[in-house]
Amino acid sequence: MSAIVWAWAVVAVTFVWLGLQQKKKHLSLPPGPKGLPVIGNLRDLTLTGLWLEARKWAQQYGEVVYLHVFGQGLLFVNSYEAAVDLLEKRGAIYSDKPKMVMAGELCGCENMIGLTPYGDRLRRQRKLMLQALGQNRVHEYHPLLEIQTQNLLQGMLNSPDESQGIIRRYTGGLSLLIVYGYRVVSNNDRILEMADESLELLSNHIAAAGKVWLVDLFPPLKYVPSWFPGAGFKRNAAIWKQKMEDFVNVPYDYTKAEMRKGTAVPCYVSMLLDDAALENKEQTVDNQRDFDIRWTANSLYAASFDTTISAISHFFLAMIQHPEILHRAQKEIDAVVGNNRLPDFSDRPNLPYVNAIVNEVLRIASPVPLGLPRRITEDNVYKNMYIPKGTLVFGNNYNMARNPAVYPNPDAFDPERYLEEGVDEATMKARDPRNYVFGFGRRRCPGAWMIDSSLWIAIASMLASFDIRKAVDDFGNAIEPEVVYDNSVFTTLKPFKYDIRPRSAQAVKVIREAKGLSD
Ligand code: HEM
Repeated sequence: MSAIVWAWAVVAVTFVWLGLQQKKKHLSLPPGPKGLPVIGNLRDLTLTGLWLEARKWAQQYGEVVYLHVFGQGLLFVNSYEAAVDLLEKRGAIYSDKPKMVMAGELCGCENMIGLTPYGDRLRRQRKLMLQALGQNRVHEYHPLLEIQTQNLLQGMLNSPDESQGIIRRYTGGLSLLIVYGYRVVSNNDRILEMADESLELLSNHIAAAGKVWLVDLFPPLKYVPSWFPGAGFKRNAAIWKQKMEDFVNVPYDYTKAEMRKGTAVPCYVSMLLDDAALENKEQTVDNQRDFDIRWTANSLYAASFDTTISAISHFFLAMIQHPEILHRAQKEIDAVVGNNRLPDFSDRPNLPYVNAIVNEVLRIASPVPLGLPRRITEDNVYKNMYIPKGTLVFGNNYNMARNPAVYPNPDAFDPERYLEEGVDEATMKARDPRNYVFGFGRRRCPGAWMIDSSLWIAIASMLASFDIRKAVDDFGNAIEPEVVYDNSVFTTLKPFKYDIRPRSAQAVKVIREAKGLSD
């Protein structure tokens, strides 16, 4: 290209850039609730159930809503279309993560994938996760998922009153088995308890949505000595950091020790360590690969626990509230699977109503309702609204799941909406909650295929085997479940009572004869 053409190109780009700067000055921020001087919307943020507030703001202000806390902008992206426009199409500037001084630097979580900045390291690590859990690999885990589900059923059969604990053990056990090849065989398993405690700390204290640490707003506060009055956050951070380090290292070191002994169960970690050693002629794993496997493994475990618990507890809630849905699903399973065996993955295409229940569970639960926060790396203009660089961005999938234009009567649990006849193909496609509950673009959930399978087999098997009803009190009155969220990032529910019992003597026989995991 000649020098003149170059010069014209530079002038044109400069003009466009200057025009944009000029335009931005005249544009307003997206609408949102009015804040107070200095603290902004601090008082509008709630520690649990922020998504309920965010839905109200979406109804009042529209598809993008802007708030600020001490000048830190927060953008809620409320419609699917806006999320695709911003989080997917403009992924180059909407995929970064906030630098969280408290969670990252002080509590040692900076290498968790959900907090990893957008760049080469993230791309490398996401590639590893998708290599092991992507759409074309997930069927390899099906036998493991079936066995773990049989275990779940056996636990529920033996101790129906402890089913909530059994579900926690199933969920934690499933992830520990798939990620680390670690078998959980008792409710008070050491690693399971440690992971449980770390996750509670992480999502309700360290990185709670709706909680703003002053040190994140004023990073120099991190230099305040721990003994200084008001520096309790530093004392807590020191204790939490040790717990987080154990959470990352203990299960990983377990798998490596098992591999050295030659007794490791094939799993995410062993598979990737084996691949890495094979690639390297000296049969060792370099530090970078070791680091990547260690941290992706921890992130997979951390991200799968509360999300799965949320989905399963919403399934129970829906079944006790809608016995007619439970019975219709059981009828479908009886007709396709019969009552001499449990459902397996080969039955899935023939169980449309069960599939519709799984869709509706994902939609109603919206397990990560506001996504995980992103950070925009450049000033941006969207539909004539100015979004400043550094704004934290939340994909409000809870609101997308309740869009009345896509889901008539959106608060009702209604699997029928996925089976409705006479609805055009585009509308049916738009109703699939997988379009948004797993997030968007370059940070979309890498566990999406895994959970789709594990949730399906668990729900199909529980429907095939148990009746699930409201519990009754001492006077025989049905106890209405109280829906209370107990977490600030995930829609996990405070435990509620229900009555679960095998459907028949034949169901008991089938569960007892299933393989399960040997203790
Ligand atoms: C129903 C269950 C689940 C839901 C609804 C869900 C949803 C999400 C969402 C919304 C995000 C943020 C995506 C974004 O920023 O756009 C995410 C991230 C993530 N999820 Fe899931 N998830 C689920 C289960 C799982 C499971 C089972 C695993 C692991 C096996 C997993 C691993 C991850 C990881 C590692 C990230 C961080 C990705 C990154 O920052 O690049 N998730 N998930």
